[in-house]
Amino acid sequence: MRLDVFSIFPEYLAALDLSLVGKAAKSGLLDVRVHDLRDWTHDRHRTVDDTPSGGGAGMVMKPEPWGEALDAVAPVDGPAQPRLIVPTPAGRPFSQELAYELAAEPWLAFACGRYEGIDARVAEYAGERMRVDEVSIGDYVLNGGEVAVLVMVEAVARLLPGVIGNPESLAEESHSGDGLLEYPVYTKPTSWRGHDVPDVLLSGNHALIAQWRHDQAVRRTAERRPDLLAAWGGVVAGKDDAAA
Ligand SMILES: N#Cc1c(-c2ccc3ccn(Cc4ccc(CN5CCCCC5)cc4)c3c2)n[nH]c1N
Repeated sequence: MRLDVFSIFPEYLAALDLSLVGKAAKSGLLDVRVHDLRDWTHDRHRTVDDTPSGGGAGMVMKPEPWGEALDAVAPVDGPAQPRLIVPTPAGRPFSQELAYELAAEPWLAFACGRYEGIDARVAEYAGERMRVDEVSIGDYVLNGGEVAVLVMVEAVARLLPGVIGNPESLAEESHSGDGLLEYPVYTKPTSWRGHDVPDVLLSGNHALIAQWRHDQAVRRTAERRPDLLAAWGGVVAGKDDAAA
């Protein structure tokens, strides 16, 4: 998979050189290219913003640098086009489902906006030749798209074959397995500062352990994400299970 990221703070994306995504890039599973949007400006101040049409607070990102950047990296007459992801508070919610969808794409491009956003014509222009998704990572306001891109790239990259060591763990995760939140995890020592690993996990009884983990997942989901529990629609063994 090829990933292109456009930003006026390319150093913000240095985190993509680290850990799981960094290893995937070094192993050739990912081809990560970060671009400084200001490379497509032509004035002395390398201007990327201007006042909002119609008035209002703040500044808006000018369309010209974006158009030139997209044309340079994904030429109109090129053999292929990326799927363009534009983080924005007004976007469709990013989800594990969308992460799986994006993980199947051969080429993704991410447009990191700043200020009050990117001139809307950029998405319109790009949409003439590539799929464009305006996506939000949550109902809170950030100062720009870079953090959102780091979140989405990590969520997508870890789904690529060969990227994480234990693909079996993907099946057990929240939001991608049975629709429940994960159960609590423990490791050694079995007793730590007066807190013990639950006995069932030391029993060696795999059926009991599986049941306990399921019950814990249901309890947690009921407590923290009742919306997921409703969607899960599973049969909660006993009326007290969810609250136990
Ligand atoms: N993904 C994601 C995000 C973002 C995100 C993503 C990308 C950019 C680019 C710039 N900003 C800052 C910003 C701040 C406020 C507003 C709202 N204004 C209302 C009045 C009219 C103008 C727009 C828009 C843009 C961004 C924020 N925030 N939260 C998420 N989950």
